[in-house]
Amino acid sequence: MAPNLHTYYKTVDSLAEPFIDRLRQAVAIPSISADEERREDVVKMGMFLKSELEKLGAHVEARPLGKQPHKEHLELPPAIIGRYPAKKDESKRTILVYGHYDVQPADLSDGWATEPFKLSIDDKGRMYGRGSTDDKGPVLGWLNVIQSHKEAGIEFPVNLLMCFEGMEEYGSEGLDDFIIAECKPGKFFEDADAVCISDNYWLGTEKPCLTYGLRGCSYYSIEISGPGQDLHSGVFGGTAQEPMTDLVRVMGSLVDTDGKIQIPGLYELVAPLTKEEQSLYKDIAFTMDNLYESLGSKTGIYPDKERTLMGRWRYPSLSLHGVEGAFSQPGAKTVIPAKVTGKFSIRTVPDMEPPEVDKLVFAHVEKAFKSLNSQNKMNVFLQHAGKWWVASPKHWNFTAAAKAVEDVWKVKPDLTREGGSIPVTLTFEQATGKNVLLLPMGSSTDAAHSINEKLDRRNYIEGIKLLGAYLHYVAEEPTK
Ligand SMILES: C[C@H](N)C(=O)N[C@@H](Cc1c[nH]cn1)C(=O)O
Ligand SMILES: [Zn+2]
Ligand SMILES: [Zn+2]
Repeated sequence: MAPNLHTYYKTVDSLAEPFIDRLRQAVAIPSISADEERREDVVKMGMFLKSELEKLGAHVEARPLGKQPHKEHLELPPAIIGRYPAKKDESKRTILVYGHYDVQPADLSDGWATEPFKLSIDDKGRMYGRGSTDDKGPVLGWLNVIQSHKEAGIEFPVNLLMCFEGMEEYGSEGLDDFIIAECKPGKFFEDADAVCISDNYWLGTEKPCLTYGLRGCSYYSIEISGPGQDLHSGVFGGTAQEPMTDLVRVMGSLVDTDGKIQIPGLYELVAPLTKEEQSLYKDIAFTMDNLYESLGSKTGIYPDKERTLMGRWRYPSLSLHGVEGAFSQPGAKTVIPAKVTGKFSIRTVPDMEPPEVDKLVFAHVEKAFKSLNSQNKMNVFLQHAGKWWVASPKHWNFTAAAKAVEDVWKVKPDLTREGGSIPVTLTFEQATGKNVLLLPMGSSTDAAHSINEKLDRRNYIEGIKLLGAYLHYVAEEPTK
């Protein structure tokens, strides 16, 4: 064990209640980046982080990122960047950590069992609340690592650079250019020796993992309009062409029940499966029961774990998310919506280039709409795109994290890829030229983006130990 870690772990345990209280305060701020009405709360959450970090003695700045593209009336929430200790120690490694302080939308009426913006802890230590696992718990994890070192009187093992953003759930708008600029000589992130991101999840509930790949995400809208206003279906049904009917048919042409994408040419962009890669899947600690537990049902597409993991990590998927402008309340309103906007996204994988994907998507949607012979108007456009990322886990950054996992969790971690997306991961890798590691805190049953999102108390507290231990092992690792 690295020196001082025993004392560090004991201190984390002794501070568990204040750390949970810090998470309670963070969850209470509804920092929903996709909701214009909540922009002040997103900024409030950024300022909460800034003030907590300042109290811990870090150097912190809230950097403006300008106006939101396509919504120029909105200011983007700031990037909260920090350095701890405030003065750099030239003899130590510098680790850059990233996380996001915005969250997905949530409302009690979506089916939550508890108020989404009030941390509710049950008798099994499950801490429910929007953002608990994605990504407020892990972000606060880094603050808690600093506090535990201070209170234990242990020297901080590295120079820690922090970058926390408030638009990740909306495609990390504005952050790429900022990161690229701040990695240049003389700028804030110039010294980073490696990068660590805690913003994904274990594959199951018992075995931790280190992650070396992510899928990308290209998010699209299809807008269909016709009548000048919403109409009475008794008066106009059978006399007017209906935008919603067209939209449902176009959206229905994108993907089948088994998840097979129907856009011609799309699978041709995907890198072929090699024998070497195929052999990796059987050793991963994942079972179909893990899938069913986190699905909350047995409605998986494949019966076996290998194909299921490939479906999540190395093949693209297309999901239909919703329809803006459509009637969605309980009851039986007999309306014909005048304009509807369908939303869907494609999770992209090596070697899919986003502009090529866009071309195929637009061509397919336009053809599908044309085939309807509708007089309505259709417009398809990309909302945002983030690229996939796959890196090498053969690096001291991963070795240090594996040692920390073994120390804290008494088990060797699995090496995994992730089906979700963290758009700036590739940007960090390219702008710093350094290795990037994903070191998750939460588990497969945390229900990120879903109702009843939670983080287990055990994952939070042991996760704080893990992040701190990782920094200690990073400090000890030889360069090669
Ligand atoms: C994995 C990460 N915690 C996450 O949830 N990422 C989002 C990012 C995203 C992409 N487009 C919009 N948001 C995700 O994978 O959906
Ligand atoms: Zn998320
Ligand atoms: Zn996240």
